[in-house]
Amino acid sequence: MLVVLGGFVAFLEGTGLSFIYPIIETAQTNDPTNVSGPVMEGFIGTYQFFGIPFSLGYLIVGVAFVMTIRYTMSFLVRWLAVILGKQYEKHLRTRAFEGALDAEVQYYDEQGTDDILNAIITETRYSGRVIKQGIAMLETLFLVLMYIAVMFYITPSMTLLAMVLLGGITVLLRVVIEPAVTVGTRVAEANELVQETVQAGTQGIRDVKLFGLRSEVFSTFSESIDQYTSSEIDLTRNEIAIKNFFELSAAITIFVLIYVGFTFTGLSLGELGIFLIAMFQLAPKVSDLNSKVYQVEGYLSHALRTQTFLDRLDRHEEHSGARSVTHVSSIEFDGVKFAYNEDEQVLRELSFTANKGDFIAFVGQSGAGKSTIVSLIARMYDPDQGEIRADGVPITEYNLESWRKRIAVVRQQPFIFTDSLENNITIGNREATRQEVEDVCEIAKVDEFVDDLPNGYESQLGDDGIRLSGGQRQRVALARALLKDADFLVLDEATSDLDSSLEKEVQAAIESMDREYGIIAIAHRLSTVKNADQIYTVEKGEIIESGTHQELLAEEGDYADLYTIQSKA
Ligand SMILES: Nc1ncnc2c1ncn2[C@@H]1O[C@H](COP(=O)(O)OP(=O)(O)OP(=O)(O)O)[C@@H](O)[C@H]1O
Repeated sequence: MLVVLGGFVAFLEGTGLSFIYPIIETAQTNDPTNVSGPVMEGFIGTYQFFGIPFSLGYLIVGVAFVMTIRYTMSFLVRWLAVILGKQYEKHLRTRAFEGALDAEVQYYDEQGTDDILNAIITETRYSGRVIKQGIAMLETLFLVLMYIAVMFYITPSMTLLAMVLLGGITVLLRVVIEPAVTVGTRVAEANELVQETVQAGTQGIRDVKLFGLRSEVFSTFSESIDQYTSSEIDLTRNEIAIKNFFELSAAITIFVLIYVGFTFTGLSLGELGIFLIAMFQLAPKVSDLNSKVYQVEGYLSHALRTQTFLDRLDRHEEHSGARSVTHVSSIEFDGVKFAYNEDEQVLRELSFTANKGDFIAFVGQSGAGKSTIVSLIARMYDPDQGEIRADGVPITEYNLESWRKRIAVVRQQPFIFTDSLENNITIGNREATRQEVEDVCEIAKVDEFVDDLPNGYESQLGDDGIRLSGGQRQRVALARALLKDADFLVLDEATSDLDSSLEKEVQAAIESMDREYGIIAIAHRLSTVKNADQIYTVEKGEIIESGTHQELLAEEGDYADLYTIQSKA
Protein backbone atom coordinates (compact mmCIF):
# COMPACT_ATOMS: atom_id res chain seq x y z
CA MET A 1 0.00 0.00 0.00
CA LEU A 2 2.85 2.34 0.87
CA VAL A 3 4.34 1.74 -2.57
CA VAL A 4 1.04 2.68 -4.23
CA LEU A 5 0.78 5.77 -2.04
CA GLY A 6 4.37 6.68 -2.93
CA GLY A 7 3.52 6.31 -6.62
CA PHE A 8 0.46 8.51 -6.15
CA VAL A 9 2.56 11.19 -4.44
CA ALA A 10 4.84 11.19 -7.49
CA PHE A 11 1.87 11.43 -9.83
CA LEU A 12 0.49 14.44 -7.93
CA GLU A 13 3.90 16.07 -7.92
CA GLY A 14 3.95 15.68 -11.71
CA THR A 15 0.46 17.14 -12.03
CA GLY A 16 1.43 20.09 -9.82
CA LEU A 17 4.49 20.66 -11.93
CA SER A 18 2.52 20.52 -15.19
CA PHE A 19 0.33 23.38 -13.91
CA ILE A 20 3.24 25.67 -14.75
CA TYR A 21 2.49 25.19 -18.40
CA PRO A 22 -1.14 26.47 -18.45
CA ILE A 23 -0.26 29.13 -15.88
CA ILE A 24 2.52 30.58 -18.06
CA GLU A 25 0.49 30.20 -21.25
CA THR A 26 -2.65 31.73 -19.66
CA ALA A 27 -0.66 34.62 -18.28
CA GLN A 28 0.66 35.33 -21.82
CA THR A 29 -2.59 35.18 -23.79
CA ASN A 30 -6.11 36.51 -23.36
CA ASP A 31 -7.78 33.36 -24.64
CA PRO A 32 -5.93 30.36 -23.28
CA THR A 33 -8.47 27.93 -24.79
CA ASN A 34 -6.92 28.70 -28.17
CA VAL A 35 -3.56 27.27 -27.14
CA SER A 36 -3.25 23.75 -28.49
CA GLY A 37 -1.24 20.72 -27.31
CA PRO A 38 -2.19 17.66 -25.23
CA VAL A 39 -1.10 19.14 -21.86
CA MET A 40 -3.22 22.27 -22.33
CA GLU A 41 -6.16 20.26 -23.67
CA GLY A 42 -5.94 17.92 -20.70
CA PHE A 43 -6.14 20.84 -18.28
CA ILE A 44 -8.98 22.56 -20.16
CA GLY A 45 -10.92 19.25 -20.31
CA THR A 46 -10.49 18.61 -16.58
CA TYR A 47 -11.61 22.15 -15.66
CA GLN A 48 -14.66 21.80 -17.93
CA PHE A 49 -15.48 18.41 -16.41
CA PHE A 50 -15.65 19.94 -12.92
CA GLY A 51 -17.41 23.08 -14.23
CA ILE A 52 -14.65 25.43 -13.04
CA PRO A 53 -13.77 28.56 -15.08
CA PHE A 54 -10.38 28.21 -16.79
CA SER A 55 -8.65 31.36 -15.54
CA LEU A 56 -5.32 32.22 -13.97
CA GLY A 57 -6.92 32.56 -10.51
CA TYR A 58 -8.53 29.12 -10.69
CA LEU A 59 -5.33 27.58 -12.04
CA ILE A 60 -3.53 28.82 -8.91
CA VAL A 61 -6.33 27.39 -6.74
CA GLY A 62 -5.99 24.11 -8.70
CA VAL A 63 -2.24 23.85 -8.19
CA ALA A 64 -2.64 24.70 -4.46
CA PHE A 65 -5.23 21.93 -4.15
CA VAL A 66 -3.08 19.30 -5.87
CA MET A 67 0.03 20.24 -3.89
CA THR A 68 -1.90 20.14 -0.59
CA ILE A 69 -2.98 16.58 -1.31
CA ARG A 70 0.53 15.68 -2.49
CA TYR A 71 2.25 16.88 0.69
CA THR A 72 -0.44 15.42 2.96
CA MET A 73 0.04 12.06 1.25
CA SER A 74 3.79 12.43 1.53
CA PHE A 75 3.37 13.04 5.27
CA LEU A 76 1.19 9.92 5.52
CA VAL A 77 3.73 7.80 3.65
CA ARG A 78 6.57 8.89 5.98
CA TRP A 79 4.40 8.45 9.05
CA LEU A 80 3.37 4.95 8.01
CA ALA A 81 7.00 4.18 7.21
CA VAL A 82 8.02 5.14 10.76
CA ILE A 83 5.22 3.00 12.20
CA LEU A 84 6.22 0.09 10.01
CA GLY A 85 9.92 0.52 10.84
CA LYS A 86 9.30 0.69 14.57
CA GLN A 87 6.91 -2.26 14.48
CA TYR A 88 9.51 -4.24 12.57
CA GLU A 89 12.14 -3.29 15.16
CA LYS A 90 9.75 -4.37 17.94
CA HIS A 91 9.04 -7.64 16.14
CA LEU A 92 12.76 -8.36 15.69
CA ARG A 93 13.54 -7.52 19.31
CA THR A 94 10.68 -9.64 20.62
CA ARG A 95 11.63 -12.55 18.39
CA ALA A 96 15.27 -12.20 19.35
CA PHE A 97 14.53 -12.09 23.08
CA GLU A 98 12.09 -14.99 22.88
CA GLY A 99 14.67 -16.95 20.90
CA ALA A 100 17.33 -16.08 23.48
CA LEU A 101 15.06 -17.23 26.32
CA ASP A 102 14.44 -20.55 24.54
CA ALA A 103 18.02 -21.09 23.42
CA GLU A 104 20.21 -23.81 24.83
CA VAL A 105 22.69 -22.83 27.52
CA GLN A 106 25.39 -24.16 25.20
CA TYR A 107 24.61 -21.32 22.81
CA TYR A 108 25.34 -18.83 25.60
CA ASP A 109 28.61 -20.64 26.30
CA GLU A 110 29.61 -20.26 22.65
CA GLN A 111 28.30 -16.79 21.97
CA GLY A 112 28.74 -14.94 25.26
CA THR A 113 25.99 -12.86 26.80
CA ASP A 114 27.52 -9.55 25.65
CA ASP A 115 27.05 -10.41 21.98
CA ILE A 116 23.53 -11.64 22.57
CA LEU A 117 22.67 -8.41 24.40
CA ASN A 118 24.18 -6.33 21.60
CA ALA A 119 22.26 -8.26 18.95
CA ILE A 120 18.95 -7.82 20.76
CA ILE A 121 19.33 -4.15 21.71
CA THR A 122 21.55 -2.44 19.14
CA GLU A 123 21.49 -4.48 15.94
CA THR A 124 17.69 -4.70 15.89
CA ARG A 125 17.44 -0.91 16.18
CA TYR A 126 19.55 -0.39 13.07
CA SER A 127 17.67 -3.16 11.27
CA GLY A 128 14.36 -1.36 11.86
CA ARG A 129 15.74 1.66 10.03
CA VAL A 130 16.01 -0.36 6.81
CA ILE A 131 12.23 -0.23 6.46
CA LYS A 132 11.85 3.47 7.28
CA GLN A 133 14.70 4.52 5.04
CA GLY A 134 13.79 1.96 2.38
CA ILE A 135 10.32 3.44 1.99
CA ALA A 136 11.70 6.99 1.94
CA MET A 137 14.09 5.76 -0.75
CA LEU A 138 11.25 4.31 -2.83
CA GLU A 139 9.23 7.52 -2.51
CA THR A 140 12.21 9.52 -3.74
CA LEU A 141 12.76 7.01 -6.55
CA PHE A 142 9.16 7.49 -7.75
CA LEU A 143 9.59 11.27 -7.71
CA VAL A 144 12.80 10.95 -9.70
CA LEU A 145 11.08 8.72 -12.28
CA MET A 146 8.20 11.17 -12.46
CA TYR A 147 10.45 14.17 -13.14
CA ILE A 148 12.25 12.17 -15.79
CA ALA A 149 8.90 11.24 -17.38
CA VAL A 150 7.77 14.90 -17.45
CA MET A 151 11.09 16.03 -18.89
CA PHE A 152 11.06 13.20 -21.42
CA TYR A 153 7.59 14.20 -22.56
CA ILE A 154 8.76 17.73 -23.25
CA THR A 155 12.12 17.00 -24.85
CA PRO A 156 13.47 13.44 -25.11
CA SER A 157 16.86 14.49 -26.44
CA MET A 158 17.69 16.96 -23.64
CA THR A 159 16.36 14.49 -21.05
CA LEU A 160 18.60 11.75 -22.36
CA LEU A 161 21.54 14.13 -22.21
CA ALA A 162 20.63 15.03 -18.59
CA MET A 163 20.30 11.37 -17.65
CA VAL A 164 23.62 10.41 -19.18
CA LEU A 165 25.36 13.24 -17.31
CA LEU A 166 23.66 12.65 -13.92
CA GLY A 167 23.80 8.82 -14.25
CA GLY A 168 27.47 8.95 -15.18
CA ILE A 169 28.27 11.06 -12.13
CA THR A 170 26.34 8.67 -9.86
CA VAL A 171 28.17 5.62 -11.17
CA LEU A 172 31.51 7.41 -10.88
CA LEU A 173 30.84 8.39 -7.25
CA ARG A 174 29.77 4.84 -6.42
CA VAL A 175 32.98 3.41 -7.84
CA VAL A 176 35.22 5.90 -6.04
CA ILE A 177 33.53 5.70 -2.63
CA GLU A 178 33.76 2.66 -0.29
CA PRO A 179 30.52 0.67 -0.34
CA ALA A 180 28.20 1.36 2.59
CA VAL A 181 27.84 -2.34 3.39
CA THR A 182 31.56 -2.58 4.10
CA VAL A 183 31.64 0.54 6.26
CA GLY A 184 28.35 -0.53 7.92
CA THR A 185 29.92 -3.86 8.88
CA ARG A 186 32.93 -2.05 10.32
CA VAL A 187 30.56 0.14 12.40
CA ALA A 188 28.63 -2.91 13.64
CA GLU A 189 31.77 -4.83 14.59
CA ALA A 190 33.31 -1.88 16.41
CA ASN A 191 30.03 -1.27 18.20
CA GLU A 192 29.98 -4.87 19.40
CA LEU A 193 33.50 -4.51 20.76
CA VAL A 194 32.69 -1.23 22.55
CA GLN A 195 29.71 -2.86 24.23
CA GLU A 196 31.74 -5.93 25.23
CA THR A 197 34.51 -3.85 26.77
CA VAL A 198 32.15 -1.54 28.64
CA GLN A 199 30.34 -4.55 30.02
CA ALA A 200 33.53 -6.27 31.10
CA GLY A 201 34.66 -3.01 32.73
CA THR A 202 31.43 -2.35 34.60
CA GLN A 203 30.29 -5.85 35.50
CA GLY A 204 33.77 -6.91 36.45
CA ILE A 205 34.64 -3.58 38.09
CA ARG A 206 35.78 -5.19 41.35
CA ASP A 207 38.31 -7.44 39.62
CA VAL A 208 39.34 -4.60 37.34
CA LYS A 209 40.23 -2.56 40.42
CA LEU A 210 41.69 -5.41 42.44
CA PHE A 211 43.96 -6.59 39.64
CA GLY A 212 44.90 -3.16 38.29
CA LEU A 213 43.28 -3.91 34.93
CA ARG A 214 42.14 -0.32 34.38
CA SER A 215 44.67 0.60 31.73
CA GLU A 216 44.30 -2.70 29.87
CA VAL A 217 40.49 -2.46 29.78
CA PHE A 218 40.69 1.22 28.89
CA SER A 219 43.10 0.68 26.02
CA THR A 220 40.85 -2.01 24.51
CA PHE A 221 37.97 0.42 24.90
CA SER A 222 39.94 3.26 23.30
CA GLU A 223 40.87 1.12 20.33
CA SER A 224 37.32 -0.04 19.75
CA ILE A 225 35.76 3.39 20.23
CA ASP A 226 38.35 4.86 17.84
CA GLN A 227 37.38 2.26 15.26
CA TYR A 228 33.69 2.90 15.88
CA THR A 229 34.07 6.68 15.64
CA SER A 230 36.21 6.60 12.52
CA SER A 231 33.90 4.12 10.77
CA GLU A 232 30.86 6.23 11.64
CA ILE A 233 32.67 9.36 10.40
CA ASP A 234 33.63 7.53 7.19
CA LEU A 235 30.05 6.47 6.65
CA THR A 236 28.67 9.98 7.13
CA ARG A 237 31.54 11.58 5.16
CA ASN A 238 30.81 9.28 2.24
CA GLU A 239 27.13 10.19 2.37
CA ILE A 240 27.94 13.90 2.39
CA ALA A 241 30.54 13.47 -0.35
CA ILE A 242 28.05 11.71 -2.60
CA LYS A 243 25.50 14.45 -1.93
CA ASN A 244 27.78 17.44 -2.48
CA PHE A 245 29.75 16.24 -5.46
CA PHE A 246 26.58 15.12 -7.09
CA GLU A 247 24.90 18.49 -6.51
CA LEU A 248 27.93 20.33 -7.84
CA SER A 249 27.90 18.26 -11.02
CA ALA A 250 24.12 18.59 -11.29
CA ALA A 251 24.29 22.41 -11.09
CA ILE A 252 26.83 22.50 -13.91
CA THR A 253 24.67 20.07 -15.93
CA ILE A 254 21.64 22.37 -15.50
CA PHE A 255 23.50 25.35 -16.92
CA VAL A 256 24.73 23.25 -19.83
CA LEU A 257 21.14 22.23 -20.46
CA ILE A 258 19.85 25.83 -20.28
CA TYR A 259 22.43 26.73 -22.91
CA VAL A 260 21.48 23.73 -25.09
CA GLY A 261 17.75 24.42 -24.57
CA PHE A 262 17.94 28.03 -25.69
CA THR A 263 20.44 27.52 -28.46
CA PHE A 264 19.46 24.27 -30.17
CA THR A 265 15.82 23.49 -29.43
CA GLY A 266 12.69 25.36 -30.37
CA LEU A 267 10.92 24.93 -27.02
CA SER A 268 8.23 27.42 -25.94
CA LEU A 269 8.82 29.41 -22.74
CA GLY A 270 6.19 27.31 -20.89
CA GLU A 271 7.79 24.02 -21.99
CA LEU A 272 11.31 25.19 -21.17
CA GLY A 273 9.93 26.45 -17.81
CA ILE A 274 8.57 23.03 -16.87
CA PHE A 275 11.69 21.29 -18.13
CA LEU A 276 14.05 23.49 -16.11
CA ILE A 277 11.93 23.38 -12.96
CA ALA A 278 11.70 19.58 -13.27
CA MET A 279 15.46 19.50 -13.76
CA PHE A 280 16.08 21.78 -10.75
CA GLN A 281 13.84 19.50 -8.65
CA LEU A 282 15.32 16.33 -10.10
CA ALA A 283 18.93 17.07 -9.26
CA PRO A 284 18.58 17.25 -5.44
CA LYS A 285 16.14 14.33 -5.52
CA VAL A 286 18.67 12.15 -7.34
CA SER A 287 21.28 13.25 -4.85
CA ASP A 288 18.87 12.42 -2.03
CA LEU A 289 18.22 9.06 -3.64
CA ASN A 290 21.95 8.35 -3.77
CA SER A 291 22.37 9.13 -0.07
CA LYS A 292 19.33 7.08 0.84
CA VAL A 293 20.50 4.08 -1.16
CA TYR A 294 23.86 4.40 0.58
CA GLN A 295 22.22 4.60 4.03
CA VAL A 296 19.89 1.69 3.34
CA GLU A 297 22.87 -0.41 2.26
CA GLY A 298 24.57 0.45 5.57
CA TYR A 299 21.50 -0.55 7.59
CA LEU A 300 21.13 -3.69 5.50
CA SER A 301 24.40 -5.01 6.89
CA HIS A 302 22.87 -4.75 10.39
CA ALA A 303 19.68 -6.40 9.17
CA LEU A 304 21.68 -9.29 7.74
CA ARG A 305 23.54 -9.74 11.00
CA THR A 306 20.24 -9.74 12.89
CA GLN A 307 18.81 -12.33 10.53
CA THR A 308 21.86 -14.56 10.96
CA PHE A 309 21.52 -14.13 14.73
CA LEU A 310 17.83 -15.11 14.63
CA ASP A 311 18.57 -18.13 12.43
CA ARG A 312 21.28 -19.25 14.83
CA LEU A 313 18.88 -18.87 17.77
CA ASP A 314 16.35 -21.05 15.93
CA ARG A 315 18.97 -23.72 15.36
CA HIS A 316 19.90 -23.66 19.06
CA GLU A 317 16.41 -23.92 20.45
CA GLU A 318 16.09 -26.27 23.42
CA HIS A 319 14.43 -29.56 22.56
CA SER A 320 11.45 -30.30 24.72
CA GLY A 321 9.79 -33.70 24.91
CA ALA A 322 6.04 -34.10 24.68
CA ARG A 323 5.42 -36.07 27.85
CA SER A 324 4.17 -34.19 30.86
CA VAL A 325 5.49 -35.26 34.25
CA THR A 326 3.85 -34.54 37.60
CA HIS A 327 5.76 -36.82 39.90
CA VAL A 328 9.24 -38.34 39.92
CA SER A 329 10.44 -40.96 42.38
CA SER A 330 13.82 -41.90 40.93
CA ILE A 331 16.53 -40.46 38.73
CA GLU A 332 19.01 -42.82 37.12
CA PHE A 333 22.26 -42.06 35.27
CA ASP A 334 23.15 -44.96 33.00
CA GLY A 335 26.61 -44.90 31.42
CA VAL A 336 26.48 -41.14 30.88
CA LYS A 337 29.30 -39.57 28.89
CA PHE A 338 29.55 -35.86 28.28
CA ALA A 339 31.97 -33.24 26.95
CA TYR A 340 31.41 -29.48 26.54
CA ASN A 341 33.82 -29.58 23.63
CA GLU A 342 36.02 -32.15 21.89
CA ASP A 343 39.14 -31.17 23.84
CA GLU A 344 38.05 -32.52 27.21
CA GLN A 345 35.89 -35.47 28.23
CA VAL A 346 34.14 -34.19 31.37
CA LEU A 347 31.98 -37.17 32.34
CA ARG A 348 33.09 -40.74 31.48
CA GLU A 349 30.65 -43.58 32.03
CA LEU A 350 28.77 -42.20 35.00
CA SER A 351 26.08 -44.42 36.52
CA PHE A 352 24.12 -43.97 39.75
CA THR A 353 20.53 -43.88 40.99
CA ALA A 354 18.88 -41.32 43.27
CA ASN A 355 15.56 -42.21 44.87
CA LYS A 356 13.02 -39.92 46.41
CA GLY A 357 13.51 -39.95 50.16
CA ASP A 358 17.26 -40.63 49.78
CA PHE A 359 20.08 -38.22 50.38
CA ILE A 360 22.99 -38.77 48.00
CA ALA A 361 26.13 -36.67 47.71
CA PHE A 362 28.97 -36.08 45.29
CA VAL A 363 32.37 -35.02 46.50
CA GLY A 364 35.69 -34.67 44.75
CA GLN A 365 38.36 -32.37 43.43
CA SER A 366 37.55 -29.10 41.75
CA GLY A 367 36.93 -29.65 38.05
CA ALA A 368 36.00 -33.33 38.57
CA GLY A 369 32.63 -32.78 36.85
CA LYS A 370 30.26 -32.53 39.82
CA SER A 371 28.41 -29.37 38.68
CA THR A 372 28.14 -30.89 35.22
CA ILE A 373 26.05 -33.68 36.76
CA VAL A 374 23.63 -31.02 38.06
CA SER A 375 23.53 -29.29 34.65
CA LEU A 376 22.64 -32.59 32.99
CA ILE A 377 19.90 -33.34 35.53
CA ALA A 378 18.41 -29.90 34.86
CA ARG A 379 18.74 -30.55 31.10
CA MET A 380 20.93 -27.51 30.53
CA TYR A 381 22.86 -29.99 28.36
CA ASP A 382 22.11 -33.51 27.13
CA PRO A 383 24.53 -36.47 27.45
CA ASP A 384 26.63 -37.41 24.43
CA GLN A 385 26.21 -41.09 25.25
CA GLY A 386 24.27 -43.08 27.83
CA GLU A 387 20.93 -42.04 29.24
CA ILE A 388 19.40 -40.22 32.14
CA ARG A 389 16.05 -41.69 33.12
CA ALA A 390 13.39 -40.66 35.58
CA ASP A 391 11.12 -43.49 36.66
CA GLY A 392 12.44 -45.49 33.74
CA VAL A 393 11.68 -42.82 31.08
CA PRO A 394 14.52 -40.91 29.35
CA ILE A 395 14.23 -37.33 30.64
CA THR A 396 14.54 -36.03 27.07
CA GLU A 397 11.02 -37.37 26.49
CA TYR A 398 9.56 -35.13 29.15
CA ASN A 399 8.24 -31.68 28.51
CA LEU A 400 11.11 -29.44 29.63
CA GLU A 401 9.06 -27.09 31.75
CA SER A 402 7.24 -29.86 33.57
CA TRP A 403 10.52 -31.74 34.12
CA ARG A 404 12.27 -28.69 35.58
CA LYS A 405 9.32 -28.22 37.93
CA ARG A 406 10.11 -31.60 39.47
CA ILE A 407 13.59 -30.52 40.55
CA ALA A 408 14.65 -27.59 42.71
CA VAL A 409 18.25 -26.60 42.04
CA VAL A 410 20.29 -24.31 44.26
CA ARG A 411 23.41 -23.05 42.54
CA GLN A 412 26.52 -21.78 44.25
CA GLN A 413 26.14 -18.32 42.78
CA PRO A 414 22.43 -17.70 42.37
CA PHE A 415 21.05 -14.73 40.49
CA ILE A 416 19.08 -12.18 42.49
CA PHE A 417 16.45 -10.35 40.45
CA THR A 418 15.81 -6.62 40.86
CA ASP A 419 12.63 -7.10 42.84
CA SER A 420 11.41 -7.47 46.43
CA LEU A 421 12.82 -10.18 48.70
CA GLU A 422 9.44 -11.91 48.70
CA ASN A 423 9.21 -11.93 44.89
CA ASN A 424 12.76 -13.26 44.73
CA ILE A 425 11.75 -16.15 46.97
CA THR A 426 8.49 -17.00 45.23
CA ILE A 427 9.92 -17.26 41.69
CA GLY A 428 9.19 -20.99 41.60
CA ASN A 429 5.78 -20.74 43.27
CA ARG A 430 3.99 -17.42 42.87
CA GLU A 431 0.91 -18.73 44.70
CA ALA A 432 2.77 -19.30 47.98
CA THR A 433 1.26 -17.62 51.05
CA ARG A 434 3.28 -15.37 53.36
CA GLN A 435 3.19 -18.13 55.96
CA GLU A 436 4.73 -20.59 53.50
CA VAL A 437 7.39 -18.03 52.62
CA GLU A 438 8.18 -17.51 56.30
CA ASP A 439 8.37 -21.27 56.89
CA VAL A 440 10.99 -21.85 54.17
CA CYS A 441 12.87 -18.74 55.28
CA GLU A 442 13.13 -20.26 58.72
CA ILE A 443 14.71 -23.44 57.34
CA ALA A 444 17.05 -21.51 55.01
CA LYS A 445 17.87 -19.04 57.83
CA VAL A 446 16.72 -16.05 55.80
CA ASP A 447 14.72 -15.07 58.88
CA GLU A 448 18.00 -14.23 60.61
CA PHE A 449 18.57 -11.17 58.42
CA VAL A 450 15.11 -10.27 57.17
CA ASP A 451 14.42 -8.01 60.16
CA ASP A 452 17.57 -6.03 59.43
CA LEU A 453 16.29 -5.11 55.96
CA PRO A 454 14.51 -1.73 55.74
CA ASN A 455 11.15 -3.15 54.61
CA GLY A 456 11.41 -6.79 55.61
CA TYR A 457 10.09 -9.06 52.87
CA GLU A 458 9.13 -6.03 50.77
CA SER A 459 12.71 -4.73 50.60
CA GLN A 460 14.00 -4.21 47.08
CA LEU A 461 17.01 -6.34 46.15
CA GLY A 462 19.21 -6.47 43.09
CA ASP A 463 21.31 -3.99 41.17
CA ASP A 464 19.25 -0.95 42.14
CA GLY A 465 18.36 -2.17 45.61
CA ILE A 466 19.97 -3.79 48.59
CA ARG A 467 23.05 -5.87 47.92
CA LEU A 468 23.07 -9.13 49.79
CA SER A 469 26.23 -10.88 50.90
CA GLY A 470 27.19 -14.13 49.18
CA GLY A 471 25.88 -16.16 52.12
CA GLN A 472 22.62 -14.19 52.24
CA ARG A 473 22.14 -14.75 48.53
CA GLN A 474 22.63 -18.46 48.94
CA ARG A 475 20.05 -18.51 51.72
CA VAL A 476 17.52 -16.69 49.51
CA ALA A 477 18.21 -19.22 46.74
CA LEU A 478 17.69 -22.09 49.14
CA ALA A 479 14.38 -20.64 50.38
CA ARG A 480 13.38 -20.21 46.75
CA ALA A 481 14.08 -23.86 46.00
CA LEU A 482 12.33 -25.12 49.12
CA LEU A 483 9.18 -23.23 48.16
CA LYS A 484 9.01 -25.09 44.87
CA ASP A 485 6.77 -28.09 44.77
CA ALA A 486 9.55 -30.39 43.55
CA ASP A 487 10.49 -34.04 44.10
CA PHE A 488 14.26 -33.62 44.12
CA LEU A 489 16.30 -30.96 45.83
CA VAL A 490 19.64 -30.48 44.07
CA LEU A 491 22.22 -28.55 46.08
CA ASP A 492 25.34 -27.51 44.17
CA GLU A 493 27.64 -26.04 46.81
CA ALA A 494 24.48 -24.36 47.99
CA THR A 495 25.73 -23.32 51.41
CA SER A 496 29.43 -22.89 50.67
CA ASP A 497 29.42 -19.17 51.53
CA LEU A 498 27.89 -19.66 54.97
CA ASP A 499 30.13 -19.99 58.01
CA SER A 500 30.44 -23.60 59.07
CA SER A 501 28.18 -23.37 62.11
CA LEU A 502 25.38 -21.71 60.11
CA GLU A 503 25.91 -24.23 57.33
CA LYS A 504 25.46 -27.06 59.83
CA GLU A 505 22.24 -25.47 61.14
CA VAL A 506 20.83 -25.08 57.62
CA GLN A 507 21.86 -28.63 56.74
CA ALA A 508 20.20 -30.02 59.86
CA ALA A 509 17.02 -28.04 59.14
CA ILE A 510 16.85 -29.42 55.59
CA GLU A 511 17.44 -32.97 56.75
CA SER A 512 14.75 -32.75 59.43
CA MET A 513 12.07 -31.39 57.07
CA ASP A 514 8.93 -33.49 57.23
CA ARG A 515 8.60 -33.28 53.46
CA GLU A 516 9.81 -36.20 51.37
CA TYR A 517 12.50 -35.07 48.97
CA GLY A 518 15.24 -36.81 47.16
CA ILE A 519 18.34 -34.76 47.97
CA ILE A 520 21.32 -34.65 45.62
CA ALA A 521 24.10 -32.57 47.12
CA ILE A 522 27.50 -31.48 45.94
CA ALA A 523 29.84 -30.34 48.62
CA HIS A 524 33.41 -29.43 49.31
CA ARG A 525 32.94 -29.37 53.06
CA LEU A 526 32.47 -33.04 53.84
CA SER A 527 30.82 -32.31 57.18
CA THR A 528 27.64 -31.32 55.27
CA VAL A 529 27.27 -34.72 53.61
CA LYS A 530 28.15 -36.92 56.59
CA ASN A 531 24.56 -38.05 56.95
CA ALA A 532 24.06 -38.92 53.27
CA ASP A 533 22.71 -42.38 52.46
CA GLN A 534 25.27 -42.70 49.72
CA ILE A 535 28.35 -40.61 48.97
CA TYR A 536 30.12 -40.77 45.60
CA THR A 537 33.67 -39.57 45.14
CA VAL A 538 34.12 -38.26 41.61
CA GLU A 539 37.48 -37.99 39.90
CA LYS A 540 37.98 -36.91 36.30
CA GLY A 541 34.34 -37.59 35.45
CA GLU A 542 34.19 -41.04 37.03
CA ILE A 543 32.91 -42.40 40.33
CA ILE A 544 35.94 -43.89 42.02
CA GLU A 545 34.34 -44.88 45.33
CA SER A 546 30.95 -44.89 46.98
CA GLY A 547 29.36 -45.71 50.32
CA THR A 548 28.19 -44.09 53.53
CA HIS A 549 30.48 -41.79 55.47
CA GLN A 550 31.52 -44.63 57.79
CA GLU A 551 32.04 -47.07 54.94
CA LEU A 552 34.20 -44.64 53.02
CA LEU A 553 36.29 -43.83 56.07
CA ALA A 554 36.83 -47.55 56.58
CA GLU A 555 37.89 -47.88 52.96
CA GLU A 556 40.69 -45.37 53.60
CA GLY A 557 40.55 -44.06 50.05
CA ASP A 558 40.37 -40.50 48.67
CA TYR A 559 37.32 -39.59 50.75
CA ALA A 560 39.00 -40.70 53.95
CA ASP A 561 42.13 -38.68 53.06
CA LEU A 562 40.09 -35.58 52.31
CA TYR A 563 38.09 -35.96 55.50
CA THR A 564 41.23 -36.27 57.57
CA ILE A 565 42.67 -33.10 56.00
CA GLN A 566 39.45 -31.13 56.55
CA SER A 567 39.05 -32.33 60.16
CA LYS A 568 42.55 -31.10 61.01
CA ALA A 569 42.00 -27.70 59.42
N1 LIG B 1 30.11 -24.21 30.25
C1 LIG B 1 31.26 -24.86 30.11
N2 LIG B 1 31.88 -24.88 28.92
C2 LIG B 1 33.04 -25.56 28.75
N3 LIG B 1 33.65 -26.24 29.73
C3 LIG B 1 33.08 -26.26 30.95
C4 LIG B 1 31.86 -25.55 31.20
N4 LIG B 1 31.54 -25.75 32.49
C5 LIG B 1 32.50 -26.52 33.02
N5 LIG B 1 33.43 -26.84 32.11
C6 LIG B 1 34.60 -27.69 32.29
O1 LIG B 1 34.16 -28.98 32.71
C7 LIG B 1 34.99 -29.51 33.74
C8 LIG B 1 34.13 -29.92 34.94
O2 LIG B 1 33.53 -28.76 35.49
P1 LIG B 1 32.49 -28.84 36.70
O3 LIG B 1 32.05 -27.46 36.96
O4 LIG B 1 31.49 -29.86 36.44
O5 LIG B 1 33.45 -29.34 37.86
P2 LIG B 1 33.18 -29.39 39.42
O6 LIG B 1 33.62 -30.75 39.87
O7 LIG B 1 31.80 -29.00 39.74
O8 LIG B 1 34.20 -28.30 39.93
P3 LIG B 1 34.07 -27.32 41.20
O9 LIG B 1 34.13 -28.18 42.40
O10 LIG B 1 35.29 -26.46 41.06
O11 LIG B 1 32.80 -26.57 41.05
C9 LIG B 1 36.00 -28.44 34.07
O12 LIG B 1 37.23 -28.79 33.44
C10 LIG B 1 35.46 -27.18 33.42
O13 LIG B 1 36.50 -26.41 32.90
